[in-house]
Formats: sequence, structure tokens, C-alpha cells
Amino acid sequence: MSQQKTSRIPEFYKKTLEERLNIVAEYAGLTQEEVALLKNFGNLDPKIADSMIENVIGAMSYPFAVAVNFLINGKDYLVPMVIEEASVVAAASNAARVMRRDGGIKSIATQPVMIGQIQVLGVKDPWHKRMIILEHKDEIIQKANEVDPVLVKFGGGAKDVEARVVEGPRGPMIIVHLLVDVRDAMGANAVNTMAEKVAPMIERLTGGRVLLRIISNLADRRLVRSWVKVYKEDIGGEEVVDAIVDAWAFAAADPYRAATHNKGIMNGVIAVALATAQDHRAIEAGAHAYAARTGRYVPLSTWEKDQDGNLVGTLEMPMAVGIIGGATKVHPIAKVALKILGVKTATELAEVMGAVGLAQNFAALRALATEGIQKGHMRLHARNLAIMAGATGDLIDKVVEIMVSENKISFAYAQELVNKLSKEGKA
Ligand SMILES: CC(C)(COP(=O)([O-])OP(=O)([O-])OC[C@H]1O[C@@H](n2cnc3c(N)ncnc32)[C@H](O)[C@@H]1OP(=O)([O-])[O-])[C@@H](O)C(=O)NCCC(=O)NCCSC(=O)C[C@@](C)(O)CC(=O)[O-]
Ligand SMILES: NC(=O)C1=CN([C@@H]2O[C@H](COP(=O)(O)OP(=O)(O)OC[C@H]3O[C@@H](n4cnc5c(N)ncnc54)[C@H](OP(=O)(O)O)[C@@H]3O)[C@@H](O)[C@H]2O)C=CC1
Repeated sequence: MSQQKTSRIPEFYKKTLEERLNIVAEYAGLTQEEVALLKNFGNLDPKIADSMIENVIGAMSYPFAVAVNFLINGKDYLVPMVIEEASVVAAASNAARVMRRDGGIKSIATQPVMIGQIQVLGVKDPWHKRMIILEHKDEIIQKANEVDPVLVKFGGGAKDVEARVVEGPRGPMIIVHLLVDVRDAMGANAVNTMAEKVAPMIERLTGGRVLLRIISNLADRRLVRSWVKVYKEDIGGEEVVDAIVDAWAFAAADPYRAATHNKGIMNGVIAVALATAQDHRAIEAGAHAYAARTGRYVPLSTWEKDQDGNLVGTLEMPMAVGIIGGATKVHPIAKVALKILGVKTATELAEVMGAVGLAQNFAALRALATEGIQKGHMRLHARNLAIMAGATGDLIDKVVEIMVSENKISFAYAQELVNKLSKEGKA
């Protein structure tokens, strides 16, 4: 009788990488080639990979690209991007090309202030205790700063305390916000450590019970604001400007469209985040929570026509990124990405990422509002399909050419063409 496979594997994490891989290979019936693929760590040292996350059995590579043409705050940038989707890098470069006038895209980030939340339960007089917390603000800040002298030395650290009474489904809670300037870090570890440190003091002050002590990813004190003017003659005239503004108006009015509009922005933001090994989940969470902060989900950008008929765009969103800490200084390629970018501070990185998000949004809207997204996007995607269908060498371009010229871009057609052209080649 064959034994049922089980995913319950006690102390899997204590085994060596090799042992874990063998277990998985046997479990999933992996071939030797598949095992060899997983074992190919590429530019990541297996020891580093094994220390970054748990239960590691291999590594996976993504393409690393560079978007060109970016001029931000008068400075040129080559922008590293890691992404699995065709046409994003081309679109970013395409947009940046028409955003180089007047010093390029403007982008300013606020101070890198993150919020640590402390949830206080079981307080009978929460409004009164809120005042007591605020009365002791300076002591709370001092206590928080004791845990991170390095951050304080660099001009960061806890700067302010806020307190709210929040009505929840299980009654009122006091929610304390510790505002921490995290300088060049993303800041979650730094802020969480501080929130845990001050919790006993908050309990003493309120007589309540502290439950959660954790950073908020709605980083609305750490915003990037980017804006740009695109001259009408550079993008096909006022008709195109109007079409882009109309496309934005659709997103401003309809959350179904706003989600896709913002996805277009995140195409750029997350690609840079991946290249520089940021916590991209934190950035995504912050972006969408910010887009919904009024209770209605809206686009993170605006597009208008100015008095001269030119297109002006703005973007405002949280941007919690670091160049110290997290994986940024652990992953060797993230270090190379930061070197290519040439950013000196986390604030500068945030400014670049805001500008890339705005440019990416423009590229998609322009394509959508003129020729449609499929023409440019599918032309580039057609290469993926041709390769997936087994095309190699010159055959890739031949298959792409036929699919594009016949406007018939699908995996099935790619397969049909590969089969047909390969047979013809052999004949
Ligand atoms: C695809 C393009 C750029 C073609 O655009 P085009 O005008 O046909 O290209 P072109 O041949 O005239 O070249 C213009 C520039 O584009 C760049 N470029 C051009 N081709 C390449 C290439 N192969 N590789 C790298 N860069 C390329 C390059 O910078 C080039 O300048 P040059 O170097 O020649 O001076 C254009 O159609 C475009 O910007 N499309 C938008 C594509 C897009 O947004 N893709 C994202 C995926 S769709 C999505 O996920 C989001 C979405 C759309 O749903 C969001 C939303 O709904 O809002
Ligand atoms: N909800 C979320 O978003 C959560 C995210 N995380 C994770 O937290 C990690 C990020 O935390 P983060 O605090 O950035 O990482 P680190 O703790 O690795 O780095 C921050 C620390 O680096 C030191 N440091 C040295 N130089 C500087 C400088 N110039 N500016 C700022 N700090 C400096 C500081 O002190 P010192 O030298 O004393 O350490 C600081 O506390 C990510 O891996 C993220 O995924 C974790 C929990 C929740």
C-alpha cells in the first residue's frame, strides 16, 4: 500500500539546504534537471539566501533591467527595474524621454517619518487617559530613543506622540502613535523595537493593557510628491492631452478603474523596489491604503491641462523605502542597483520612485488613450509567447513578426507558427 504524502515535516528548518531540497524533490517527483535549476543560485550566495528567509531550497532569478532617459530634479538617473511583465521598462523609458524639459520630473519627499502603533485596551476613561499620555509625551519620546542611539546620532529617532480614542467592535481603545524619523531605513524594525520599549510606560500611565505594538504601513507622514509638465507638441498635440485627462477622470470617478490606474503606477514603483530589495508589500499596502484614505478609493495621481494646453501630472503617495537595513545591504544585486541609481539617501530613493511611478502612469494612459495598450504591450509580450512556444534564435523574431503583422498574438498561434516554421526550416 502506498503511503500518503504529508506536508507535516517537523524541524524541516533545522535541516541543511541540501537535505531540504532532497525531501522536496522526492515529495514532488522533481527531475534531476529541475533540482539543478533550483540549485542554481545565480548571483546570490547560497549561504546568504539561506540566511535571508527560512526553509530555503533554491533561488529564482528575475530579469534585471534599466530604464533610461530619467531626469529628476535636474539630475540624470539610470533606473534599475526588476519585473516579470513585458513592456513596463520600455514604457518607463518612453515616458521619461518626453519628461526631460525644464529640469525633468520634480519630486520631493517629506521627512522619513514612520508611525508605530500601540493599542491600549481596558481603559475605563479613555478620553482622560489620552490627555495623560500627551502630558507625558517627552518622557515617552526619551524612553523610545534610548533603544536606538545610532538613529538618534544621525538626526532621527522618535519625534512626537499622538493619541486617539478609536471605537472598535469590542469597545473603545486608545491608539497611541509614536512618530519616528527613521532616516535612511525603511524603519519597521526600528519602530517596532521602540513601540515595544514604551509599552510598559503607556500601561503605567493609562492603567490599561497594551496589546499590539507595530508599525503602520499607512505611512502618511512619509510621502513623496512628484509632478511634471509634458509639452503638447511632444506627445501628439492637445487632442492627446485631452484624451489623457479624460482617462484620468475615469479613474477619479470609478474605483474599478482607479485600481487599474494605480496598478500602472505600481508597475514602476515595485520594479524599482524589487531591484533595490525593498519591502514591496509595505509599499503596496501603503499605496492602496492612502488611495482609500477618505473612504473612497481614488487614483494616486492627477492629470490636467494647463492654460497653454500642456499636460501636467502630479502624484502623491507614501514611500517607505530604505538604503540601510532590511535586505538592501544583504543582497549583492540590491547594492549594485543602488550604485547604478547613485542615490545618497532613502529620501532621494523615494523621490526617484515617485517620479518613476508618475512616468509609468503617463506611459500607460497615453497608450490607452491613443492606440490602446495592446499594440505596444503585446508586441513585447509576443516575444515571451514565441519563446514559451519553443522558438529559439532567429525563429523568435520571425514568429513575433507574423503574430504582430496579423494582429493575432496568442500562445496557440505562436505554437502553430513554431511548428510550421521549424518544419519548413528542416525541409
Ligand atoms: C511599448 C511602447 C514603449 C512602445 O512605444 P512606441 O512609441 O511604439 O515606441 P518607439 O519605437 O517610438 O520608441 C519610443 C521610446 O520607447 C522606448 N522603447 C520602445 N521600444 C522599446 C523596447 N523594445 N525596449 C526598450 N525601450 C523601448 C525607448 O525609450 C524609445 O525611445 P528611443 O530609445 O528610440 O529614443 C509604448 O507603446 C508604451 O509606452 N506603452 C505602454 C505600455 C505599458 O504601460 N505597459 C505596462 C503593462 S500594461 C499594465 O500593466 C498597466 C495598465 C495599462 O493596465 C495600467 C492602466 O490601465 O493604467
Ligand atoms: N509591517 C511591516 O512593514 C514590517 C516590516 N518588517 C521588516 O523590517 C525591515 C526594515 O526595518 P528597518 O528598521 O528599516 O531595518 P533595520 O533594523 O535592519 O535597519 C534600521 C537600523 O539601521 C541602523 N542605521 C544605521 N545607519 C542608519 C541611517 N543612516 N538611517 C537609519 N538607520 C540607520 C539603525 O540603528 P542600529 O544600528 O542600532 O540598528 C536602525 O535602527 C524590513 O526587512 C521589513 O520587511 C518587519 C516587521 C513589520
